[in-house]
Amino acid sequence: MHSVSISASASASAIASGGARSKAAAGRRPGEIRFCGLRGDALACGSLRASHAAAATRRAVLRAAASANGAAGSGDGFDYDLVIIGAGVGGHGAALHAVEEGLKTAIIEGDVVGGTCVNRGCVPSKALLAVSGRMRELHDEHHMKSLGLQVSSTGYDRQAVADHANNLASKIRSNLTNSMKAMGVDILTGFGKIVGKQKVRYGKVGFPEKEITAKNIIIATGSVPFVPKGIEIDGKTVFTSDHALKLESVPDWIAIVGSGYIGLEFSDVYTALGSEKITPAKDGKPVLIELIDAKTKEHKETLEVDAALIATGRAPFTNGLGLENINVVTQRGFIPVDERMQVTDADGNVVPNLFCIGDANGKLMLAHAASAQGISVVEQISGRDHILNHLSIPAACFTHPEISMVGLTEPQAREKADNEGFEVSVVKTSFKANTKALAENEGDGIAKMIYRPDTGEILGVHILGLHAADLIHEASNAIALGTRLQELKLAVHAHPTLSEVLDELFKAAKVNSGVSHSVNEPVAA
Ligand SMILES: Cc1cc2nc3c(=O)[nH]c(=O)nc-3n(C[C@H](O)[C@H](O)[C@H](O)COP(=O)(O)OP(=O)(O)OC[C@H]3O[C@@H](n4cnc5c(N)ncnc54)[C@H](O)[C@@H]3O)c2cc1C
Ligand SMILES: NC(=O)c1ccc[n+]([C@@H]2O[C@H](COP(=O)([O-])OP(=O)(O)OC[C@H]3O[C@@H](n4cnc5c(N)ncnc54)[C@H](O)[C@@H]3O)[C@@H](O)[C@H]2O)c1
Repeated sequence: MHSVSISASASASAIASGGARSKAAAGRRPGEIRFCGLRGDALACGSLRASHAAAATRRAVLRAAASANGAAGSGDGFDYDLVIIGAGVGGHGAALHAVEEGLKTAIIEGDVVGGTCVNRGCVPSKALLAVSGRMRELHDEHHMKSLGLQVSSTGYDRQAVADHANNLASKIRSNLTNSMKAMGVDILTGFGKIVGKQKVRYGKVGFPEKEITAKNIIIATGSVPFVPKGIEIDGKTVFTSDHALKLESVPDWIAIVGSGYIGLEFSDVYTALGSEKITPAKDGKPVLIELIDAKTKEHKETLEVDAALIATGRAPFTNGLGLENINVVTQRGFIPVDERMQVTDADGNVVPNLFCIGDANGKLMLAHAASAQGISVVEQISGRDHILNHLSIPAACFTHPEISMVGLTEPQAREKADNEGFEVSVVKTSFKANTKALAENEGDGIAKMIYRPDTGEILGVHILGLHAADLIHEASNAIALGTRLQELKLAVHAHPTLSEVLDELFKAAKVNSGVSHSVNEPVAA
């Protein structure tokens, strides 16, 4: 099976048009508190004795109780300490941390809790990729034979695969909702709008709007698919990831326009489920794609396919937020923020008590980045200054094999080194040298680390191979915490594990002798 996606960076732009237009108290001991919280995508529930509860958790429980009793106000004359507009992963992460910090918190959601990631993004796409990974493996006769396995036939039930993705999204959505309810976050329904300083109005169409005041406001309104001009989306033959995740069909011939994260991940899904590599067809396929040179605008080729997935990026969802009421002007729709996620106005000044996190600020359109930015904001409004180091945030593409990265690429590191006057070194290793990968018959993989030999600072790590998305965290945590290679070299990794791929990199690095083992200043963003 093959997959090709069309990329503007490969000097082509595409125009597509569709032809077929188409809590139980039971068993609780006296003084025991039951709690639920979301960590990652999973709802973690447990219990603790009040007398032993950590201070932060105790504050959260008290906040929940106060909220349940209808206690009003933030204590500063505002209705809330914090109001968050948008209950995606960014808003959710901020809300949970805020209640942990004892802040009276409300979250306003205009559609469904969970936003893009849970309902139309990370969660359903990873469910589909879990299926495509298994299909790919079962189809790989050579791989199976080398493990001594025989597979006589494989197949899949499209609707059952689609149900798996949909059911997972529903489950995670209710986990998110329940975790916020359990922690005492007020979930308000309707479209939110800023009507003045520290003032938000929200409501559903056809119902009277309500106005609330908040000491601090976080905008976390996310993004929607970006569709280039000239492309007509019908949701059946020309569609975006919003439609594709429902897996209503698996077209024989599909063109994926855009070879970013979504293009690559959907190539993986579709090819594993039987779609082909696009080639020009002349049998009256319903979708026409014109390949146009991005620079010269010269027409190169026309493709005819059954369907086209438009995966050409995402646009911020910031219309109708009332930003004009507070002198904020968006930049290509993104809300301008400083390094603390504080919104800046048209004159470049910080708007007090107003923050924007996640896809809507465009800094890094990843779920965990949105959540981390939200937590960083809550740290600040709780009185602890905090700047998130975006270079320590890992990213992963969940293809087979996976791709992951953190920090700088080699060209970026070399440019920085030239500007700042330091040396850069690079080490690489192969999964072929890793026992666990070989036991899995998955030796096709590489890892690369870019670092400073003078200080032992990691500048970037890039991994392509089995479980690369999980492996990257040792490097991202080292960057976040400022751990240097001279310390990491001495860390012990269990054998045989894939984590030894990282161990190889750390041990292969040559840090100048004389550099202390205890250098541990955090790396600047
Ligand atoms: C197909 C796909 C796969 C992805 N896979 C991954 C992945 O594997 N890993 C990863 O890290 N990222 C992934 N992403 C990106 C990730 O989904 C986003 O980065 C993340 O959802 C951004 O979170 P957010 O909270 O900023 O916004 P969103 O998740 O978009 O949430 C914003 C919420 O705000 C609500 N809202 C908007 N305006 C208003 C308003 N005025 N009033 C009230 N509510 C409002 C919306 O209804 C929505 O619920 C994927 C994205 C897509 C499309
Ligand atoms: N695993 C993950 O973390 C994951 C998965 C999916 C999405 N996401 C997030 O969602 C966002 C959106 O994903 P995406 O893949 O749509 O965007 P993207 O920005 O990653 O890639 C879009 C690609 O489309 C190309 N393109 C744009 N216009 C084009 C045109 N007219 N013709 C041909 N190519 C064109 C661009 O050059 C680019 O390569 C990403 O920024 C990413 O942060 C993350």
